[in-house]
Amino acid sequence: MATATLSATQLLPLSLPKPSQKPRHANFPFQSLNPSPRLFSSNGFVSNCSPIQALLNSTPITTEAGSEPEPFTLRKICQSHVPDHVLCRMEELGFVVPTPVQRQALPTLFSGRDCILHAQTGSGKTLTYLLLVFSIVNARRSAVQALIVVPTRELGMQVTKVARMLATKPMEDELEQKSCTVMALLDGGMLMRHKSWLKAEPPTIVVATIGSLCQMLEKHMIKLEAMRVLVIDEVDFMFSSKQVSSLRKLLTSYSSINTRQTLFASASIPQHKIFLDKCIQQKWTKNDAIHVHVNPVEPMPSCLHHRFVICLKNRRHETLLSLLQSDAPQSAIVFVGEQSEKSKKAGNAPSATLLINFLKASYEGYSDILLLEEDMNFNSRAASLSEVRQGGSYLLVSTDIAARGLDLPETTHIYNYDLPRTAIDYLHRAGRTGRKPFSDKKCSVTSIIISKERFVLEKYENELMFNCEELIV
Ligand SMILES: Nc1ncnc2c1ncn2[C@@H]1O[C@H](COP(=O)(O)OP(=O)(O)OP(=O)(O)O)[C@@H](O)[C@H]1O
Repeated sequence: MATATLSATQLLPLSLPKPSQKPRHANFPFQSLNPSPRLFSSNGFVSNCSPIQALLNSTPITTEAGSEPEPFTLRKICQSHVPDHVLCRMEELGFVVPTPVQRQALPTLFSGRDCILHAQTGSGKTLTYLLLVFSIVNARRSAVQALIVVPTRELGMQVTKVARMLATKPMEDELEQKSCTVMALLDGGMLMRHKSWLKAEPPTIVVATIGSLCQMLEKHMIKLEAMRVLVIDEVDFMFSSKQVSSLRKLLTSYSSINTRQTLFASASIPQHKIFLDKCIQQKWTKNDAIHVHVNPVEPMPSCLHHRFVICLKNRRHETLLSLLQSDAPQSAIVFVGEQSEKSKKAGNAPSATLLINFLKASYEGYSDILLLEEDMNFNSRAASLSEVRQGGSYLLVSTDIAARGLDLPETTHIYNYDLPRTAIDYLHRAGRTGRKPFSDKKCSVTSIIISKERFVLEKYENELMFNCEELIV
């Protein structure tokens, strides 16, 4: 079966640089010995000029002979596909220069091909698929035409917010023709209200978690026949979750629609060639589906500085405290492992709660330290996130629920209080920082480990091709 992979190296003339291999060394007190940061763009240029300038300078669009080349902008890529009012909103929101993934994927997506979008965390995949969605849907049709499936309520709220911001029209245009409506159909929501909405006037775009979506499909409140585009975000996570059978069912039902376009997105797609073949074989995508893989030799953003500290098992709290006191981060996330069923049954407090209590008692760097974990109810989870988004400075203690897709661009420091279970989990946790596409500001990811975990971290380093620097506390 013929499958295609489109990678940065095929698209652009220069080969990609290998990720910089930093020397391993001990360093105290927590300072980086890195040389001044340089920008590695996906086309292999190493630049010292401003990141946005570098992108505007590189590969301009050629115009008629003799005239000045025009800068390469998102508007240029999208203008004959995406409605002008969406492009204006996009620019008002500050999205002017395309990120490498937007630049590479959008022309292919606008040609109607199905796609597996595989690019680093924080690289702008959300805007990429939303621009595709806006290029396809028609606000005048009274039907759900686009479906975006996400793994968590939190990610769903975030995607809905960006979609609504892009859809908003100026008042005078709104009177002439209504804008696209976006429904968040997410676990923990009020399904009765959604039902009434769907009956009265179907939204153009639905952002859904799979559980809530299946309920609406079963009740025939949403019909796949009118659907023009389906996006599955964090696709590898969705396929490894408990809801995989519902997801397969959705994909199989959707495969019978003729006018469909399908997009799968993630920063990690293990065995992507096999996955692409499977998608074609199962008819989840059309035969000419393409794998757009941006920067395949560097799975994580180059602005991340990875560090680790070895400590005794019973000294994790104090080690984290020393790190926080030394780094004094403005905005940070501390990841803790989920509490085991055994520990829950034994009536133990979750380690996240114990850690928060410790930090509140001994660290004065933040007025409030926030918690986000699966066992909290949806309202408390929303309250934590909204506080984090409002405050200029935050310390969020979270389980892996915050590890996928969540966009808190001000986060500069990640701490793995517990080592993530897999290299892929490491990649997504680390990817909650370094989320400003055109900034080369260094952000750090620090893992607190006990000595026998060192080989696990080394395994992650090999798998994800990065170097971790040891800090001595
Ligand atoms: N063209 C652009 N110009 C400036 N900022 C951008 C652009 N595209 C996206 N961004 C910003 O980059 C950040 C990361 O984007 P996004 O959340 O889409 O990343 P992602 O690739 O989906 O990451 P993840 O794999 O972690 O979900 C967001 O804050 C977004 O607003």
